[in-house]
Amino acid sequence: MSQSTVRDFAEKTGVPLDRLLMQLREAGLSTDDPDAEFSESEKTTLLEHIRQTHGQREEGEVGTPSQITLKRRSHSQLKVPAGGGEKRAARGSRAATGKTVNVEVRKKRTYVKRSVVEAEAAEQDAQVLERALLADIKAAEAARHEAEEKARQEAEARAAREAEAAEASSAAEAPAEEAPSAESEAAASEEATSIADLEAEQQKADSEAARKKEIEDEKERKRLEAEAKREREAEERAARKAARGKGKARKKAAGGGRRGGAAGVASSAIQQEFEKPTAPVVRDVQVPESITVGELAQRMSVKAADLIKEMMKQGVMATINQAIDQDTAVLLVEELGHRPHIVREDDLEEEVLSQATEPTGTEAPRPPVVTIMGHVDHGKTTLLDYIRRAKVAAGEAGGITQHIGAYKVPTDRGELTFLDTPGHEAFTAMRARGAQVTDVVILVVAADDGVMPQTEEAVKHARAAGVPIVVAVNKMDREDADPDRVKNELAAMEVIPEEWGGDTQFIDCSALNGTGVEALLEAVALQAELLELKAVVDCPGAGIVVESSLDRGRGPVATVLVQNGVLRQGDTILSGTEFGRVRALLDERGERVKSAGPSTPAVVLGLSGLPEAGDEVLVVEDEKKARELADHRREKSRDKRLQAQKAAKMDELFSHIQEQDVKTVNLVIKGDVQGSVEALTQSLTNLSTDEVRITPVATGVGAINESDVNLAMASEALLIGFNVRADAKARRLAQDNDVELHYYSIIYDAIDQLRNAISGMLEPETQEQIIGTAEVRDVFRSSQLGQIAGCLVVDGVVRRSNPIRVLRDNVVVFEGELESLRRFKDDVKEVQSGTECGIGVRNYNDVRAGDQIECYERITIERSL
Ligand SMILES: Nc1nc2c(ncn2[C@@H]2O[C@H](COP(=O)(O)OP(=O)(O)OP(=O)(O)O)[C@@H](O)[C@H]2O)c(=O)[nH]1
Repeated sequence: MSQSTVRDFAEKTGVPLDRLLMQLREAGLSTDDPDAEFSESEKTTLLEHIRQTHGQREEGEVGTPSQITLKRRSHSQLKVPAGGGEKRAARGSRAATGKTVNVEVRKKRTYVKRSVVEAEAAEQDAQVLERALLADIKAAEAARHEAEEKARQEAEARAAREAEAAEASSAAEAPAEEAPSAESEAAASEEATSIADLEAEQQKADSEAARKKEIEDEKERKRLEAEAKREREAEERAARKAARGKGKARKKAAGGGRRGGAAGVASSAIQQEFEKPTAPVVRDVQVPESITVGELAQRMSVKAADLIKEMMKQGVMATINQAIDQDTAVLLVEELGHRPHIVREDDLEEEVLSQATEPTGTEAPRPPVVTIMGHVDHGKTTLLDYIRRAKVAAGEAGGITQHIGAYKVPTDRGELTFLDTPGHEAFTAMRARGAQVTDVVILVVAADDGVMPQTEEAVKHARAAGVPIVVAVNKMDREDADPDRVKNELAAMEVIPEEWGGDTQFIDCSALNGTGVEALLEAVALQAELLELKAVVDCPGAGIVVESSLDRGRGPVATVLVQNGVLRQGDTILSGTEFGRVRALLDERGERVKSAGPSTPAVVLGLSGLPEAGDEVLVVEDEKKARELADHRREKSRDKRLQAQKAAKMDELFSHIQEQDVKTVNLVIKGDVQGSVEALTQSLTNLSTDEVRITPVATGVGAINESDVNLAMASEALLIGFNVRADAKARRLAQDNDVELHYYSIIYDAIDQLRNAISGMLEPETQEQIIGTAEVRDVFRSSQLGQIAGCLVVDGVVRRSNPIRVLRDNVVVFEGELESLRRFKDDVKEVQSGTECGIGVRNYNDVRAGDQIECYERITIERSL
């Protein structure tokens, strides 16, 4: 614009006046006065200059870095705990150190050149100027163009006026028309100015926004940096704290501290602690009759290992799968602070047995059951045989009776039932099973032998069972029979004869020829009368198994002594672990009978297996119940057997530890009937001593078979057959393997022989025996023999070959042997009592007068039981 000055232009565009002046100077327009007119041509020159310089600078700037960016990396290591909690701290140093984290910090700084900044500002200003100048120039051009157009139009109009030679009136219009043109020019100029102003304002706003944005960016960068720094510091603090915590944790772990000191974020986040209950948990524990250690531990919610430890404390060694009995289990449950509840598995048993334990109904007198006892060879078997022969088998074809373990004998005073197993072994074996069947004991004492050890034992057993005794003074036919001696000796044991004011009947008899046997039976019957024995007759039959055996043709056969009620053919019976329907009932003559009442022995056919002597026999209502109960009992007995076996093994273990050289004799015992097998087993087991243990590894009824021989070989057992023999195969096997077969038909033979065998196993004893003593009278020295003691043998004999001891005031001062033994000048082998001699003691030169020299010998004595 022609009228505008440099200052005006600077103000309009917002470019600093200095910069505008400098630009003008650079463009070669030496204008120092800002108020001078800023002409159109000057604007064009300046625009061209700006355009030129702008392009030049861009080209010149290539390759020259306008800014420098610096990147810095720093590495450091940060130690953090692997995780919180005492466990880790306590686990050891490795776990307690946690892990090391490598930290890389990256810093990036960008530095911009000051000249560049200034150049940028100039550039911006130049751009602003460029745009403003362009606008100005354009506006000026437009105005000029318009003015030229108007001038041309005026000239045309003037020429037309002149040409038409019209009146001067039209000439007056020309200045009127000039005014509007001048006005429009001014308007156009004004319009151009406003656009440039707007553009300049826009530029200004843009640069302002850019600057603001820069400031904002800077602020943001600083904020981020500050934040990063804060984080870094926090991490470092945490690491330092963790390091301190670890130290503490280590200390605590070493001192049994409960909590680890692993502090920090991780630790606090993963703190899962078991909270110890404030009061112990008391559990109700169901304890069945047999339970394994593992199962019991589970029921108490304790570790099996802890329970086993507790058991060891109580002195019980057990494995996790071992079954323990109810009492032990209850004890352990209580010991561990819980409440045991005994589980009764015998409800069925009780239900079925209640009628047997307390039979109710009409009572009737019953015959007594008699057992014959006495010392070995005093005539028990002979007496039983005689009675059976005379009383039972008399009149039978061939006089043969069946051996069924018991028989009934008629007397003038009523019937007597004899148990056909002599000796107190069977009696006690039965009693051990809780079966008290005997009402009267006949104690057989040989008149020529008197009271013997087993006579005494029999008295004790009878007393313990509360059973009255009738004494049979046997072998009265013998010349040396001395019944008074028997009376005396028994009286000493408080078995007082009636004639001496006591209550025991003594009957003199001879089992061999039968003298007095009738009187004996009478006496027994009388004794029984006093007992007023009664039995319930109208209840289900119940009794006791006297013996059992397996019959090839008939299967399991059991002799049952009925105690209450009546046992009938067709009854369903339960006996121990066996059950069955009574297929047939036989009496002692082998004859079939329909029923058997109280105190009557009967052979029962039809049982599922072999019951044991002493087992109860019970008639039950239905077979299903019988089978159920039998199964249940079988299971229980197996459990108990397992327990017993394991206990035995444990015992062995302990005894081996305690007494290294304990010897064990294993036995395999087979017998004809259950009663004798039991009696023999018990008698032989009783021979066990502290040094020798006798263990029956297997017992059974029937012939010795191959498996018995194999078992005997495997367990290095003695194979014993009582009234049975080995079958052909077993014999061959035994022969091939050099297995000895021991057959017996008399229990006491077996006992004696085993006792002798055991005696052979005992270590022989060494004893010392003093054979002579010499008194030292004087001591002198010989150049050849050294010190010689002049002695007098005061007792026994002194032998040169025997060891000696030197005693001073009855105290042994030396133990050794003789160097020399002399009488006068001669060497002798021995010197008898009352003789003087010279004794040289080997390796001892301090024998003094008054000492005693004792000569002794060592003897080995075989031991016996
Ligand atoms: N003289 C005579 N001998 C008898 C009498 N009773 C038994 N004996 C004999 O004594 C021996 C032993 O008789 P047993 O009946 O076997 O004696 P035990 O008491 O049964 O013997 P164990 O069965 O070994 O317990 C036999 O030789 C019998 O013959 C008797 O009254 N008089």
